[in-house]
This record gives sequence, C-alpha cells and structure tokens, in this order.
Amino acid sequence: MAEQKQGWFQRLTSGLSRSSKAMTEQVAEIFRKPLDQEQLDALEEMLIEADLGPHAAARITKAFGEARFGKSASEDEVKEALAEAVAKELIPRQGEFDPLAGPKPYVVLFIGVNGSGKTTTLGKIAADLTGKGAKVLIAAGDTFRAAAVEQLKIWADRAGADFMSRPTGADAAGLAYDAIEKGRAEGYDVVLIDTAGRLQNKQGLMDELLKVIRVVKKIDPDAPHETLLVLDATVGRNALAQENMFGNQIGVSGIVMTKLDGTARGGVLVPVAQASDSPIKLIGVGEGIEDLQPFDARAFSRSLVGLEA
Ligand SMILES: Nc1nc2c(ncn2[C@@H]2O[C@H](COP(=O)(O)OP(=O)(O)OP(=O)(O)O)[C@@H](O)[C@H]2O)c(=O)[nH]1
Repeated sequence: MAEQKQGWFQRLTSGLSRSSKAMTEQVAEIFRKPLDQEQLDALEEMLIEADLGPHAAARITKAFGEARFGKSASEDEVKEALAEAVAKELIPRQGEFDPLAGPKPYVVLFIGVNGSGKTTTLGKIAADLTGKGAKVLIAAGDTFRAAAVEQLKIWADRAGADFMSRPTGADAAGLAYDAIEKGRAEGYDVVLIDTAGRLQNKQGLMDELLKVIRVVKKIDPDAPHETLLVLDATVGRNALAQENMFGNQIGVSGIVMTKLDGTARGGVLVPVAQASDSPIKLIGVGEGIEDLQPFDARAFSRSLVGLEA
C-alpha cells in the first residue's frame, strides 16, 4: 500500500512537472532578495500567468506579503508557503468519487466537449472498478460518432466491463434507459454512460443531455447519482467557459480535470474549482490507467509548485 501510494505521488509530481517547472524557475528568479513590493507584484503576475485566476492570485500574494515582507527565504521555504496558500484555496473544493459506496446500480453520466478526455476517463474508471471486483456496464451514449463507440468498446474490453451500444444516429436517451434497466435486472454495481460532446450546435447538445437525464430519472428519480464534467486542462481558461455552460444548463456533481500533464498552466484548476458549484473529484495526469487519480488538494498544491507530494 505504501509503495502504491508512493507511485501515485510520483505520477502526480511528474504529471505536473511542466507546470511546476515554470513556477520553480520564476520563484527562484523573484525571491533572490528580501521580499519587497516589486517582488510581490512579480509573484502576483506569475500566478496569473500560471492561470490561477486574478482573485486567487491576489489573495495568495496578500497572504504571502503579510507573512514574509522584508524577510529573505530559501527557495524551499518560498515553495512551502506557496503550496500552503494554494492548498488553502483548494481544500474546500475537493470532493470524493466513490461509486461503490452508493445505491446499486450506481449511475454515472460523463459529460464534456469532444476531446476533453471523457472516453478515456470513463475507461480508466471502469478498469479501476472491475479491478475492485465490481460488475460494470458501459453504455456508449455518443451515438453520433462511430469512432467514439469503437474507442469505448476497446476500453470496455480492456477493463472486462460489459458494453452496450446502438447504431449511429440512434436515440442516446433510449440507450441510457435500457442500460439502467439491464443494470437493475442483472445486478450491476455501476452503470457508466458516455454522452456526445458535440452536436450540430451547443443548444442541440444541451437538449440531448437534458433528455438523457429526464429519461434516466424515469427509471430511478435519484439517477444519475453522479454527473461528472470532464474538462481538458490544456484549453486553459476556456475550461472556465465550459464549466459555466455545463454547470448552469445541465447540473454537475463533480469535475474531472484531465491532461494536467500536457500543460504548464495546471494552475487553471484553481479558478475552475472556485467558479464551480461542484467539487473537483478526479484529475488526469497522463494517458495510462493509473494516471487518473482522486483529487487531493494538498498533494496537488505541493506538486504544482515543485515540492514532493
Ligand atoms: N496526456 C494526457 N492525455 C489524455 C489524458 N486524458 C485523456 N487523454 C487523451 O486525450 C485524447 C482525447 O481523449 P478522449 O477520451 O478520446 O476524449 P473524449 O472527450 O471522449 O473525446 P471523443 O472521444 O473525441 O468524444 C486521447 O488521445 C486521450 O488519450 C490525460 O490525463 N493526459
């Protein structure tokens, strides 16, 4: 277990290395002399550049100045203080994803734009759950793209999960309904439902998702038990606009932020976490199955500034 935990932290640290490298270089540059206003301004600018958002950047800089003005500090001390300040921003926004603790079948809906990592995230979750001995059913609700269905089937086979799909253009809500019914009749622990990420237009997509949810509720008024919004960190502050759109129109119970390994601006998780009504539950730091991790605000904050998690 200790070994597993260590591997997990190493993945997080290396996944966030592009972001932490950018920060480490600038921290070393800024904090060469005792802290003065000029350095504080540079710190605030650096945090904004790292996409932490103007509000968090201002709060962190203020706290930093109050504690350390006029003092010198080693690079590690500065990083420790920064990590703590970032963690303080994120700890209230940390949530847990535990589909095996809820009712059965536990229905999870995956939403997000195409390419955000929805299919991959669903696949990784499926593999984790079957690895724990759970009986998992996957429904390929992106019925508009044959390639998406095929990709999901590969993940289902790899995970040893059962799979349901329909011909291209079929009704996604109908598929979701059948999947939950099968889930109930055959004693599944979890039903994972993928959805389309792009239709003719945004409203068309929103209408489709709302229809899926409406139909799902006909079988189980408490379902979906979880609606996970998958956001790609590499799109930067665009992730905020996506959170806004899906959060307001569909309703989201948890956020998954993927591809944090593919950007130097992993700090964007901070404004997204703060703008959203729902907590961050999982993060993706690579393409492998092990690279999807529960969101741990403290470990994330330490890794982001280049400290051992
Ligand atoms: N580096 C990295 N790549 C990731 C991560 N998560 C997903 N990806 C990759 O991102 C690409 C898009 O992921 P998909 O899962 O296909 O995204 P989707 O939202 O389902 O999009 P469609 O399949 O196009 O509907 C794939 O090549 C994934 O391997 C991550 O955490 N890190």
